[in-house]
Amino acid sequence: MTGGTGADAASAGASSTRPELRGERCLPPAGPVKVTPDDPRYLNLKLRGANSRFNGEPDYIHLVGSTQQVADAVEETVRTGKRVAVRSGGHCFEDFVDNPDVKVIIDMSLLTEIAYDPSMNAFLIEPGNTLSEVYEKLYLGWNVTIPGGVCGGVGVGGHICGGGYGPLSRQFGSVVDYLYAVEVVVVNKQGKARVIVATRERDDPHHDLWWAHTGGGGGNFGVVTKYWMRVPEDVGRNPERLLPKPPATLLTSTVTFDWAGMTEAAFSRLLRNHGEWYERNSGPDSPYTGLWSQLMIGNEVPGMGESGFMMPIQVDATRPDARRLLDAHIEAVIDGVPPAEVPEPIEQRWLASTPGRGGRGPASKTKAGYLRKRLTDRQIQAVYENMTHMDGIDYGAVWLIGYGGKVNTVDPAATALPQRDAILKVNYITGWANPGNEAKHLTWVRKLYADVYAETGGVPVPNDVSDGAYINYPDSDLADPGLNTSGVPWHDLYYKGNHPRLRKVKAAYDPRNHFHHALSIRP
Ligand SMILES: Cc1cc2nc3c(=O)[nH]c(=O)nc-3n(C[C@H](O)[C@H](O)[C@H](O)COP(=O)(O)OP(=O)(O)OC[C@H]3O[C@@H](n4cnc5c(N)ncnc54)[C@H](O)[C@@H]3O)c2cc1C
Repeated sequence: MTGGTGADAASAGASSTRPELRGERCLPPAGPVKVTPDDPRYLNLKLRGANSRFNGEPDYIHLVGSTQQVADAVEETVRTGKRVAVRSGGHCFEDFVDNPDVKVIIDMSLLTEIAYDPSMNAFLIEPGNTLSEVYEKLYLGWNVTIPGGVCGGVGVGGHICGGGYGPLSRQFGSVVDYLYAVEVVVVNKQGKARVIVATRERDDPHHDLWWAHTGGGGGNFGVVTKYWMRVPEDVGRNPERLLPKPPATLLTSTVTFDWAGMTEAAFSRLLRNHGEWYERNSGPDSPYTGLWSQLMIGNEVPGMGESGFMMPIQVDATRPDARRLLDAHIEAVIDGVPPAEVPEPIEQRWLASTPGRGGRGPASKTKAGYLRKRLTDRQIQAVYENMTHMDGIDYGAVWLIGYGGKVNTVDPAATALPQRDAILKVNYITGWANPGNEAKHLTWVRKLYADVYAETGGVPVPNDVSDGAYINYPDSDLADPGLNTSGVPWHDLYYKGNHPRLRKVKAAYDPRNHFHHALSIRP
């Protein structure tokens, strides 16, 4: 293990931490396994992408079990000139991996170590883990967690380097606020694979490569083979203090709404109530940072997974005032808007709040934006108009997702994730069962988005209300001049003032642009 800071190993073999870390016999890692179309595992691996809208036909899928194997696999693609993409959890919203032009997928499923690494005084998390695996191991092993996403099947590989947030982010911040170091296989100008360990330490020669992985997004600079996580402050060497402690239990409830009685006036009131509550209660010192809710405005479609018009809520149940906070939140949101049902809250184990491994879902398209304030009255009207004109749409929804709190205590340039005063994220979603209906669904969700952002060229240009978009919710439409008429390029919507620095990192560490996709940073 190269250890320390700024390590740059010419040979990837130098960097395996497994045996020393765990004090065990040195057993060889799994892999490499090259899975070609005649292998019975090919289809299983090819179909790992969660969005069945996209299909690739790679020549082979390379399962890798160590950093050295990743370096070899990458170098092979340089030699053969085949376009490569990396897959960890398969939850990409776009075709960055499942794309007919991608000829080789490097699949990280075998890289699943999670351990306290004394040499880094941080938690080592390999990219093949899903969020539920990370939550379970960190919690049971050390009573700590990372404030990551709500869907347990999301992979760590793409999630962390794209920012990462979830129900605990209002209390603990963004996942990248805990990124201490990253190990990346990059390709130099000569086409040689190099293994670099880049850390948060200011004097690390590879500090900028670490920084680029605090929100720059996957598929940009190289292949991440290891993440190390710990709090930014110096808290000593006790692993149980190196990451936040999740609440042992949560008080949860799901309020449902009924479209039948939902007049436009009632709908507007609901969205105003909800948005204004977040405006009032999203400061880092708010008693409500331990409360998170998601207003999901969807049509009812049996058999289409998450659908319907509802608001799941969770609050840290270890707070003595948990019930009061939950009730007050619900009361404020439903004020003047009769809900269909407000069930009695239930207390449940924190670990049970994250659904398990995700499989392949229906075809879908998601568009997104950040909100600094609630949607304006005109935007709410646009949401209502489109949500009540859904003829032939299987599933359509607008999700308003709680954000803010501790996330907003970090300087916009300190990490690559620049949105640091938003209070909500918005997703605009459609899903369909029959592939022949794709065009109709794309038209519907694009019109919804264009109408909401009609005053800013059809996209969430940073202003008083909006603050661009999140690269972990990539939307290639933002790079389409027909759909983004704002004059603000896609990369400024995602990265704002951090884009020039990301380009410098790209030029330094991936000068051949070996890793690229529709929204990758250009060298
Ligand atoms: C159902 C669902 C729920 C979600 N919920 C949340 C949420 O609550 N919070 C949130 O923040 N986000 C959420 N997301 C978004 C999620 O964080 C991103 O889609 C993330 O990039 C997925 O990572 P992955 O490894 O699963 O995906 P993949 O499809 O494997 O990868 C995504 C991108 O990262 C690249 N990549 C993957 N692994 C590596 C690696 N090791 N090195 C370099 N590049 C790599 C890929 O090439 C691709 O470009 C959700 C997505 C879905 C589909």
